[in-house]
Amino acid sequence: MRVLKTRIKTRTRKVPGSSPDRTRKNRVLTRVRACISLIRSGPGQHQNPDRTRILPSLASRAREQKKKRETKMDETLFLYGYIVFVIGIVIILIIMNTKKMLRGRSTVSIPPGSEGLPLIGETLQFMAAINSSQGFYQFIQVRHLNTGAAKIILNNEGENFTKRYIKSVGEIVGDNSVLCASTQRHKLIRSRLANLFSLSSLSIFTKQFDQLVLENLSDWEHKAATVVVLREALKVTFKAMCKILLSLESGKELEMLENDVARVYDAMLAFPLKLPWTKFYRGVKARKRIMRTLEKMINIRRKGLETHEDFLQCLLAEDAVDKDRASLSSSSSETPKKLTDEEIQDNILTMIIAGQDTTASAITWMVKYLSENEEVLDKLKVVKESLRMASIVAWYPRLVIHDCEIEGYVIKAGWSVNIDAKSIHLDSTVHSNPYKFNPSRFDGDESKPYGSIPFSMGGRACLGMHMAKAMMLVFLHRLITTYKWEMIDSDSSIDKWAMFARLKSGCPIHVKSTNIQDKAVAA
Ligand code: HEM
Repeated sequence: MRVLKTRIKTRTRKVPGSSPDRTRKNRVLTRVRACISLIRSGPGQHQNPDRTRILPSLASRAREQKKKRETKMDETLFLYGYIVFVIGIVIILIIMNTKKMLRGRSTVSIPPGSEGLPLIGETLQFMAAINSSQGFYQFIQVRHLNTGAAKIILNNEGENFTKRYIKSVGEIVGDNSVLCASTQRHKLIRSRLANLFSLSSLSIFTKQFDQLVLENLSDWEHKAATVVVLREALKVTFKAMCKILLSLESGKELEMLENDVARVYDAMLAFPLKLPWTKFYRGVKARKRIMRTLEKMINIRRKGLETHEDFLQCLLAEDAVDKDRASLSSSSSETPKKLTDEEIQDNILTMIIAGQDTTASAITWMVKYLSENEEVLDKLKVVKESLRMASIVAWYPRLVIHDCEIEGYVIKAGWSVNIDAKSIHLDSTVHSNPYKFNPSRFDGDESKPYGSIPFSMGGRACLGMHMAKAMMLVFLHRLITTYKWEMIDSDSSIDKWAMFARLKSGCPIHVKSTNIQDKAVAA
């Protein structure tokens, strides 16, 4: 309307021979009004002859004006759009800049390294490392943070971090295993299992283990020329685990279990392909057979047909206590926090695997280090030093639950982080001369907190730590007091497909009876 009014004034001034007389002005105004009404009511609706005369010129002018108005509107819209776009860009730039500035100020950045290719990440590099002479450790060695980060992560279970194994491990040990259960369920399972490792059960176990070692060592001298320590240690630790967990001491069931556990162990690092000829498939089948055997045992004990003094009985007894508690407090809507049969089964298998292979590997390394360092034979600290140098469990995998910041680096939710225990154990800033087997390093103040973490720390630390140390010491004691030995293959290569750091050679030795042996056997 403002545009039209301006035009009215202009036109009034331009009428030829006009005087500023009111009548003429009124006439012009009338025409213009007519024009406005014409525009409003649309063409061809007005019959007034006076109007008809002026219509063509006014109508075209109105069209022109409409066009101009529309163009103007288009221009305005475009201008507004442009302004909004520019403001948007400016806001994004400001946000990005602020983030950079904040990052710059707190010196927080993503840890160096690469996320690898989409979907497969760095799997190819990992496989290449496994096939190299140094094993998968070569892969992690270049991707580790320092000891400070390890301390923070290990003490943060369930908050920013939780444990996570690769899928194949989960499928083999079972979703209900203490290694793979959800953070919430892990707490309950861990507390139930921890009850089994009391001092009294440890002392019973140590006696049982001692007897098994004596029996095993007694025929070493009559064996073929060499004794492969790893092979023998695996036999003893397996028997020890089956006895303390299930009271299984001999027979076909024990033999079958031994073969199946070996298959399960082999499948843990295998490619998760379920085809009849693959290691993984054989492992899955073996796991099923083990589960069936355990289920049968549980049923027999639940029916009261058998009772034993072992870990399985303790787990079932706790279960019964929970049922009683639940029936006493009938008002409570809380469901009894007992372990399900599946949880008991998965965790019995987990403890056999966690206890047998790790300890047998540790014993083997200990014998090797001692063979190479005879001067330290009398030191009991050899256990700690062997564990530091061997790093049986080389890395501890964790899943990041929430974004957090560690040592100036941003750690994003969903990432996998690994505590690289082996790097910490062999870090020259933590241990002087780290590749030297020196049990005396733990004598004085040299040891730094979190410098030696062979059993991990925090909410996921090894439950069988004392049991493992006891087994290593008993084995060492009996070996030293029974035989003199000589190592016949000093190769330190690691079995690349083993879940835990195993000596590839198995540490073959020649043994010779000492006089002390006779006293020991007589005792
Ligand atoms: C020398 C022998 C052993 C070594 C070096 C060892 C080492 C470890 C380490 C490092 C962890 C924790 C890994 C992590 O933080 O991600 C662990 C967990 C565990 N270990 Fe051992 N272990 C040994 C023997 C045993 C024995 C004898 C048992 C019991 C039968 C056992 C049972 C367990 C269990 C149940 C867990 C899981 C704890 C959890 O996730 O809450 N370990 N072990």
